Amino acid sequence: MNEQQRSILLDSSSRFPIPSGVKFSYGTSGFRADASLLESTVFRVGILAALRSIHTRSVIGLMITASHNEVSDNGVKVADPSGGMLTQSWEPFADALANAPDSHALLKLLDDFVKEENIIFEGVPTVEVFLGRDTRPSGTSLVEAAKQGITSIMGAIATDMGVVTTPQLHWMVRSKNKGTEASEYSYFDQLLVSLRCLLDYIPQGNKSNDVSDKLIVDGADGVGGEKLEKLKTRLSYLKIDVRNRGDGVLNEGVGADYVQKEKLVPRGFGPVDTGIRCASLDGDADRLVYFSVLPNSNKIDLVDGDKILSLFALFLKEQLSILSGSEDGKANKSYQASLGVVQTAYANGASTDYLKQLGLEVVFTPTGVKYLHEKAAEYDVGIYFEANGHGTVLFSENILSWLEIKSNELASTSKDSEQHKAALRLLAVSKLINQAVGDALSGLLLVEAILKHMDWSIDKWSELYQDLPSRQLKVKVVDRTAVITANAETIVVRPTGIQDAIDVETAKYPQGRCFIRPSGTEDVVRVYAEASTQEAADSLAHSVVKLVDQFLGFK
Ligand SMILES: CC(=O)N[C@H]1[C@@H](OP(=O)(O)O)O[C@H](CO)[C@@H](O)[C@@H]1O
Ligand SMILES: [Mg+2]
Repeated sequence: MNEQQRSILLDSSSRFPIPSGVKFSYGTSGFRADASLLESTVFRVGILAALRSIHTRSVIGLMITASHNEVSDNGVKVADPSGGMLTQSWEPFADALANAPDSHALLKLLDDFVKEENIIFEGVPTVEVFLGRDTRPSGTSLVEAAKQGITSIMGAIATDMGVVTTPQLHWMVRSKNKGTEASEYSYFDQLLVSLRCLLDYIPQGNKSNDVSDKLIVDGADGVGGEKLEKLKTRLSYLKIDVRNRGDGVLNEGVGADYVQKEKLVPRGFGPVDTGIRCASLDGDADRLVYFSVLPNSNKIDLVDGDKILSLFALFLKEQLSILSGSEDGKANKSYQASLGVVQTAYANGASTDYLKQLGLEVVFTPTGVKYLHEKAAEYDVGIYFEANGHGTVLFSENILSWLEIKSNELASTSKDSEQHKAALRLLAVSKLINQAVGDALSGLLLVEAILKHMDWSIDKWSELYQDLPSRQLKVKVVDRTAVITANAETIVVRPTGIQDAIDVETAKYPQGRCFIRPSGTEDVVRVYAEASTQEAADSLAHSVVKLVDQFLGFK
């Protein structure tokens, strides 16, 4: 960085002093905190995003959202050139940057990092960062802070995409870097064209099926409802009733996180909705769960991320096996695609058993899609989902080019054969599902297409397997960073002794399973318990909360 560059940075950063007494950490999904504390962090992430754009010679994304958190919180995260999460190797730099005490310390950090990473400023064609935000009121001023951070790197352009869902922004970054159009219209276009293709190839016998075309969606009073309303106007086959579109308080008694964790009907839903297929999005529309309202109650039958994963896995496995069998029934040896499934410790034990029974390879990572996504990318077709409904399907470049060749070949040799249709369906799924990041809107359309293809009602889908009863609780403790875990977060290694105590409790319950971990998005320790009955799962969770108090102290 030259002198002029340094003086611009010193000048602009002095306008964004860091709040005292706060330690920022780039957690499960970027920085999150009470919005009033975040201006300096967002400004600094703007600088980081511009540097990342210089280093990768690509467009980078910066999203302002706190997803499922309460409306007074906000957050910021970075999307890499592929549309995926910021590379984990830059996270320590993000932490250091956010916590640098003053402008001079900030500049020193930047100088050191530029050298260490060998970031070359000369000869960069364009430095550009796409900005997006969710509907939180604090988003407007935070976007301004981000713009100032970005443009304090000489020549960097901040392109404001306005209010978008998190996955839309990630998709736009990916598209732009692939040289294709990166607008909301083209995003909707891609979803609608690929959905149409899947619907066109629905088996003949299922075309006049009983699967209702009625769907009610809870928009969490966030950005997702608003976008679905727009998408809906171009969608002829489904009748979607979008509720909680932004007139109530974001995430308060609504949204995928509430529905999945509390297993209760969201605000705006009630007994009249019994029997209708319902879905819920989270605050930034990267999570999706389905549910149906149980008769005469405020309880629901939850169809969570694990079941969405199972539905996708069943469908994709079926299409791959149709394609790998030749017309005479012998296996086609031309390509053996690897299919893998990625879950976290929060996956219901019954789902893992079910997936393994299907003969699928199931692997586990710590919580946070940055880990799941990385693992899923190791397969030709990698499906990952968190139980809370955040996930997607990744297709390798190899399988995509093989599918293109195969479908062209089949179009000339056996057009409209089952194999040809399977190849076209797989290609359509690869375009419908957001390959950048989990996306509630694209996930919803894929669920709808597969249900129609299978001729399944939500009940039939829900009956794939029976969830083991579970309970999730959160506990505010003095210092959640004192909890250190291992083995994909299934074991606590610090504080010493707590894991043994958890094991003793868990052993008291048939089919008991329990773990704790510090949240990366909220100032809490999370407790998860599973057992053969709801009472047992509740009781196990509550006794482990007491252990958390003993070892860590409630705040
Ligand atoms: C139990 C749970 O749902 N945890 C969520 C939550 O992270 P925590 O680190 O648990 O706060 O938010 C993350 C971002 O949305 C999501 O990836 C993750 O699965
Ligand atoms: Mg979210």
